[in-house]
Amino acid sequence: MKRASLETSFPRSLAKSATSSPLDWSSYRPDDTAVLCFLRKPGWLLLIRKKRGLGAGKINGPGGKTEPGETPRDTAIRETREEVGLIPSEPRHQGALRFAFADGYRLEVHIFTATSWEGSLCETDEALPFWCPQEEIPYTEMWEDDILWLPAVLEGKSVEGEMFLRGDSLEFWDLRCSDDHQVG
Ligand SMILES: Nc1[nH]c(=O)nc2c1ncn2[C@H]1C[C@H](O)[C@@H](COP(=O)(O)OP(=O)(O)OP(=O)(O)O)O1
Repeated sequence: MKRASLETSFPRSLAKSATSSPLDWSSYRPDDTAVLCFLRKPGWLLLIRKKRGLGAGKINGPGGKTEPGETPRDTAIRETREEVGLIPSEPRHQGALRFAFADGYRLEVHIFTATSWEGSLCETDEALPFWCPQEEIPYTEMWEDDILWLPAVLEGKSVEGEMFLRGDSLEFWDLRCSDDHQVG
């Protein structure tokens, strides 16, 4: 696999936190697998204000946990339809992030983007969707980690990494990215 060096992929300050990791990631096993699916049209990104579940109140992409028998891509399509009424065509996998929370919960999140879809955009019990100019992404209302990796995804890169959160605070991260969409 071709992988761009960290220095060219992420500014050094974003690639890795200064703190040492609070856990041994080699034995990491997620409790749940989830997805995020960012729909894109030129200059715009579909975001949601999440109404319930993990991260309720925050802004994020549509997404949620994988159900038994689903691939992450299946989940991306189902969750996007359930949350905002749009069915992405051929969502593109752009990596996976391994989250560990201080309470012990571990969630692996696969990242997808899509540039075409069917259906009609609608608000649901789970999400209030809105098109956001790509230059005005409201990172201060999102998970703290998003500003580290979402810009690389929007540049078309694939990302992988490990992140430790205490509540809403990101305490440790280690991120890599590549240009060839084969990470994760
Ligand atoms: N640190 C983080 N940064 C981020 O960008 N998204 C995160 C995150 N931690 C969790 N998420 C997102 C990813 C995924 O889409 C979502 C999982 O949330 P949910 O628990 O709401 O899943 P579901 O929609 O399946 O809900 P339930 O049916 O209530 O279990 O949270």
